[in-house]
Order: sequence, then C-alpha cells, then structure tokens
Amino acid sequence: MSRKNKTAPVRRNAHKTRPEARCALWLARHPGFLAAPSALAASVIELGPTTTGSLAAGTLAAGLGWYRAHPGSFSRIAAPRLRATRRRWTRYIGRSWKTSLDFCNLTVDDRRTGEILVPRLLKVASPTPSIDVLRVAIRKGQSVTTFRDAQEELASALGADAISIEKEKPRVLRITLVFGNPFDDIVPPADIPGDPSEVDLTALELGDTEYGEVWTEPLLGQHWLISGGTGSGKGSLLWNPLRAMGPMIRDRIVRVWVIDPKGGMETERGKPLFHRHASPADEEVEYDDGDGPEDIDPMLALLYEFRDRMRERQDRLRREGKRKFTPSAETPFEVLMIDELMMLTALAGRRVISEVNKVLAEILTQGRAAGYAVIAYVQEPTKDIVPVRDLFTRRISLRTGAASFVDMVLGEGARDRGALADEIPETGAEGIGFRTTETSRQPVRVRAGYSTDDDIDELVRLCTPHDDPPADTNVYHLAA
Ligand SMILES: Nc1ncnc2c1ncn2[C@@H]1O[C@H](COP(=O)(O)OP(=O)(O)OP(=O)(O)O)[C@@H](O)[C@H]1O
Repeated sequence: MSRKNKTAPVRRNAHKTRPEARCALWLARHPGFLAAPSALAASVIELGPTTTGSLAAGTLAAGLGWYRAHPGSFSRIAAPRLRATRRRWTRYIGRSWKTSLDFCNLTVDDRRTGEILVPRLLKVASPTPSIDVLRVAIRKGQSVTTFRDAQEELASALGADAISIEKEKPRVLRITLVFGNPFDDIVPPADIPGDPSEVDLTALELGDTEYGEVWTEPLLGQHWLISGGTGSGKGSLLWNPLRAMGPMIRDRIVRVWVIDPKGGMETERGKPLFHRHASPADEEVEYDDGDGPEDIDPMLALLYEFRDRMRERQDRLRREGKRKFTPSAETPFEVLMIDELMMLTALAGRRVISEVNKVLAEILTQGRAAGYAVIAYVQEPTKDIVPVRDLFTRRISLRTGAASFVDMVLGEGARDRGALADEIPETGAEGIGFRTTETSRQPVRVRAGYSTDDDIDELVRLCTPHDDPPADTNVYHLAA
C-alpha cells in the first residue's frame, strides 16, 4: 500500500513511537555507530594517543599492503565490504533513502499515529563497483508488487540504470541495482601472442572486466557455454579465444573443429584456421558405425569424428599410464566450437537431435582430461534446447531475451546477485554480459573485445596452420 490514505481521518499521536525510543532502536540496529567511537575513546584512554595512532596507521598500512600485494583477493574480499559501508552512509543515508521512497509513493501513512513509515534498509551489499544489492523490510500493506509497480521511478530516484526486485521472504525484498555502463568504448580484440610459449590456455584473453582488468577464461580442462540473444555479440567470443590461442593453432598444438549450423556465415572467413569445418552447406558424409557405411549429416559426422578421436586419445593415455594430458603437436589440444547449438539439439531431425545430445554428453563428461574441449553458443539455454547444459563448466551470459535465462546459464540466484543480463540494452551494448568468478558465485560484468573483418583476416594471415608441424615445438609447457 502506498501513501494513498491521505484523506482518511487521522488520530494523531496514538501509539506514536517516541523519538528517544526510535533513537535507541536505531542504535541497537547499528551497534557499530557507538562501538567504533567508544573503542577509539577507550583505546586513547587506556593506551594513549600515540599507541592508538600507531595502531590505526598500522591497520591502514596493512590494508594498503594487502591491496598492493594481492589486488585480486583485496577486490574480492575487502573492497565489497568497504564499498558497501561507504554507500550505506552516502548513497542510502536515512534522509535521502526516505525522500527517494517518498517520491515513488513507497512510504506508508500510519493513520493511527500520523507517522510516515519508511521501508527499512536492512543491508547494503556492493559486490562490484556497479552493482548494489539492498535488503529491504517493507511495511504492512506493501508487497513485492507495490515495489515492482514503481520500479522505474525507484531506479530513477536511486540513479540506477537497471533494477530487479524480488521477494526474499515475507516482508523482505531484495532490490538489485546496476549503475552506469563501465564500458564506454568498444573493447579492442585480444592480442595475438607472438609465440606458443606466450599462450596461456588456462587464461585466454576475451576482453575487459568492469574493474578495468583483462577478462580471461581457462579453456584447458573446461567446456564453455555462451548464451546470448540474437545480435548480443556471441561472435566476439568465437574470435577472441582463437586470437588468444593463435600461435598454437599455427603450430598445430591446438586444433579447432567448427560446426556452424547457421550455414557458415559467421565462420567462413576464418576457415583456413580450422582443422575441420562443417555446415549444412556441405555434402552428406559416409560414416560407418559398425553396421555398414551410410550417408549422414556432415555436422553429425564431424561430431562423431571428434568423439572417436577423443576415445583413441583416452586409450592412448591409459596405455601410457598418463593421467594428465599435455598439449603438443603430437597430441594437440582439440577444441570444438558449435555456433548455435540450438539448431542441432532442438531444430534438427529427431535422429540428429538424439545423437547430438548423446555424443555431446559423452564428450562433455570425458573430454576434459584427454584434451578435448567444447565451446557452444546458444540463444536459448533452456533444458529442452540444451539438455547437456549442466555439463559445461564455464558459462557466460550476454544479453538474454528472458530474465529466467540468466540463472539457467550462470546458476541459481545469479540474477538476484546482480547479473541483470536481460536488462542489457539491445543496441550499443553488444559484447557486454556477465560471468561468474571461479571462486565465488558473484557475477562480474564483462565486455568482449570486438574483432572486425580486418582483425579476422589478420588472424588468418598470421595463424593459419603450417603444412608440417615444426619439430622443435613438439611439447608445449603450460605458461606459468
Ligand atoms: N564485442 C563487441 N563490441 C562491440 N560491438 C560488437 C561486439 N560484438 C559484436 N558487436 C556488434 O554487434 C553485431 C552483432 O554481433 P554478433 O553477430 O556477434 O551477434 P550474435 O550474438 O552472434 O548474433 P546471432 O546469434 O544473431 O548471430 C556485430 O555486427 C557488431 O556490429
């Protein structure tokens, strides 16, 4: 219920909370407000101002030292807490919080007392510089719908670009706010390293994170699922890993297999780079699964071949007693890219759909240790369309067509934690999306580097595989 009872009779001061009681309640909810100055005063009295000053300076220096020595763990652990405290006391301080809600008709008039009741801010989390998550206790008569009806006004009052409001439990809402666009400019494509020793298959450059850091993802020992609506920029996430692995493709330490069910439009330009390429434009292929040869879909044939080579590699590793695979020109790291998986797993003929899902499940469950990785691109990540969805180990969501797709890709609760991929604008934000970190389930905003046709031509010119693999690059040692 918003403030719609303005004309109703009011019994002033009945059960109105006294200011002293309100103050005591507030202090009980914010113990740090008294505890911090009390601790400081006690320290000055007990230890003296010099020791207290030294302790404070020491704490500050330790924080700075942590930031300098391990910026990654600092921005993961300390920065969100510091940022949340700062925002709690600046962006969402009492009076401005009340005014914002008041302007959006999200406060409630208590007719008995004449008090204006403001939904209470229970907690502010600020996991990344551009995402705030607020836990809010609503007032009697309000519901998640009251807030959702005013969500555009609330986003504008709080200065957010995107907002999501969910019910966490009765009378507690979780309001996720995304601020600004940290990617003003188009991000350049990943650099093509000069030499295979400069390639790190455990950290391939894909673009930038919202922290202004290089966005990398591991591919060795992983499978990627990339989800995004039409025109969201999935192509960038096809060309960037190829650029980042370029010299290894050239030296045949990495071999790329491509299935392009969209007819080869996206991948045609890079064809010289690929070890195998199949699209509906290709002729049917003769394949013998033991029951005699038959003509089958060229894309299915490529998938079978990839699976069969994987099985051979597994046998070989087993025979040699190796549990770990090391990429080399003799035993290359094999990467299968499937552009628009949906066309094979949902829109093809019944036999192809069932075979693709079966073979893909085998590759996804067994390929990692043998050096076989899959990167699949999909517009709709539902279970009907991608039954093998959960077998992908790294997942990225670009702009999606539905809010429900976000959690399907990034895991349950990802949207509530700030991955508002369905709120990414259709134009001017191509290549922008969310990933979750390996160590926490916290989403981080990212933008993929953009490869123009010239960039793709450069990649083909520099990294088309040699006819013969060079003898001296037979074994590749993982970059540190
Ligand atoms: N990283 C990027 N940065 C800026 N603009 C980009 C980026 N990636 C793509 N674009 C722009 O968006 C357009 C659509 O990109 P792309 O073809 O990769 O989308 P898609 O997700 O593959 O779409 P579809 O599924 O329909 O093929 C491109 O033509 C380009 O203009």
